[in-house]
Amino acid sequence: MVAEFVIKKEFEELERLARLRKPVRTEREVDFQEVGSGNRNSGGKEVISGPMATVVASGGDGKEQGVETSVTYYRLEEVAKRNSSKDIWLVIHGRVYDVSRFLDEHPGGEEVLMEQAGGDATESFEDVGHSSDAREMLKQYYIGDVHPNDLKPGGGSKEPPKSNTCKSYWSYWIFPIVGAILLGFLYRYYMAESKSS
Ligand code: HEM
Repeated sequence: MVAEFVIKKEFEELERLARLRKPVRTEREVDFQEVGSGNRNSGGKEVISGPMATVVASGGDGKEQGVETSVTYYRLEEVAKRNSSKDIWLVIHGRVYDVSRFLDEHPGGEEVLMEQAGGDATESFEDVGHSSDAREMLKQYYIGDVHPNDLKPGGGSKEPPKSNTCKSYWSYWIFPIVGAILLGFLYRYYMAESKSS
């Protein structure tokens, strides 16, 4: 009788636990669900054509962050048309900038911008050696990217060139050091010679 009661109680307890038990999801599963929902373009790949196209791209670094970035692509022919004093677009490092409202504010003057209107101003922009503040300002005028088909092979880098500070640092020090060592040897040789004679 007692045993029957104990077994019944145990069954009841097991049933209660089973009802309480929720499916356990790992963090990875949760992430996957959130990323997978909605109309996400998971591969970040899309066929783009025409003078202007907008695609939804993923982070692209393999780590799904659930962040969608919409990029508008412009053909160079479209950019080239924007070269009037009211409507000026420039390409810098494969990105398209609408600098129409920046003309009057540009510290380097509006003429230099007008000269580059509708074209690739990367070289001129870099030649001037614009400050990091100026590079930050670019974001305000960014409107999209150059269409991948129009990017020059190897020339579509969207980042400013990295300075070769490390290389120049070494060449700056190595010559004086080698020179000093040579001078030391010459001095010792000269002293040894003068002592022996
Ligand atoms: C959206 C694009 C551009 C932005 C946001 C921009 C911004 C600036 C800023 C903030 C300065 C002040 C100095 C500095 O902070 O570096 C400057 C100076 C200057 N910029 Fe630009 N600039 C742009 C495009 C260009 C282009 C395409 C040229 C072409 C040659 C140019 C030529 C100059 C010159 C000559 C100066 C004067 C440099 C000096 O006086 O030392 N800029 N620009």
